Amino acid sequence: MANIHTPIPELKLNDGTSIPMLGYGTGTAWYKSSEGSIDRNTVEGVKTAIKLGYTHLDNAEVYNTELEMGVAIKESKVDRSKLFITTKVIKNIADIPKAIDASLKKLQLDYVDLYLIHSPFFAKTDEDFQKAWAAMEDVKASGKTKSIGVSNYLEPHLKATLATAKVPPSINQIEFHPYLQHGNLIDYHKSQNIAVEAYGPLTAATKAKPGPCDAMLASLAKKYYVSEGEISLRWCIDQGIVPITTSGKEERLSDYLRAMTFTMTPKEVKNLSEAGLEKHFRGFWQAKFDANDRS
Ligand SMILES: NC(=O)C1=CN([C@@H]2O[C@H](COP(=O)(O)OP(=O)(O)OC[C@H]3O[C@@H](n4cnc5c(N)ncnc54)[C@H](O)[C@@H]3O)[C@@H](O)[C@H]2O)C=CC1
Ligand SMILES: O=CCc1c[nH]c2ccccc12
Repeated sequence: MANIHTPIPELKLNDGTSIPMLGYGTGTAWYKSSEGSIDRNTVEGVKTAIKLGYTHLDNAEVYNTELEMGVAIKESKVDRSKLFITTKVIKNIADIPKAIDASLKKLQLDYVDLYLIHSPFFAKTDEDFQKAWAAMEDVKASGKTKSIGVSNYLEPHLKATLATAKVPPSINQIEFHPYLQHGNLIDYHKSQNIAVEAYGPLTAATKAKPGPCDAMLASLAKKYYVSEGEISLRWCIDQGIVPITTSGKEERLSDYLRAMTFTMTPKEVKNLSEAGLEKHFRGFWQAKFDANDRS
């Protein structure tokens, strides 16, 4: 198991705040289909992550795990200022001020570090993006979130938002792994100084196997004495992209932290990227992206 004191590097955002470059999510392994009563397994999962040294916790109103995260934070007795908490809005996108208040209440927090619009599929027009974004700017001005951003946005959605934004999005959280590199989208983020978070970062090493990255993932894992999962995380971090992972297994969560103990060479990052281009795999939101394809 990795050393719990291995520091997690931070990435500076365009609003002057910083985000830890590895996040722990409660949307997949821990997702609940309805709010219901508090799931102690989820509480213990989040507490384990905090105990191991994860300070960046990712949530969303639709995961129905905000109550559990709130309890876990309280029971962990960790200093709030040491944590970086994200949540997202989509179900209550029509009333963002009410949505953030509901999330903060469940999380038992006065503020989150990052508040995201969970997906672009609520919007029919550019004005819809702009209206929602103005409400996000108001949430930031109220102090209920330090930073604001979006998730699953493609270039047209970002352009519509930026056209009237007073505060640009700090981050776009997208599915990102060697089999989903999004063409020029990452370069567009760089040009606009918008950071990228990667969900599903382990996909090439887990659910998209077999694939053209298999041999390279195996040989890099051997070279760095880590698992293919940690290579997948490092491949993101070495490109300045913040991976959000998860697991219900303490050992796996501990092992992921080994991704902080080495760096891949630029050539290794490039080779893995090139191998990944030989396959396309999207694990989330496929039907929505298909239905909203304007190309
Ligand atoms: N904004 C969005 O639309 C989305 C955000 N997310 C966020 O990202 C977080 C992480 O997303 P994931 O796709 O779960 O990330 P991930 O790609 O890191 O996968 C983690 C999963 O892989 C499993 N795993 C790890 N090693 C494995 C192995 N050797 N063999 C088989 N399975 C293995 C883990 O147990 C865990 O369930 C979510 O919890 C959520 O917070 C996730 C999906 C969509
Ligand atoms: O965030 C993306 C994946 C996810 C997990 N649970 C839900 C519920 C509703 C929308 C998206 C998701």
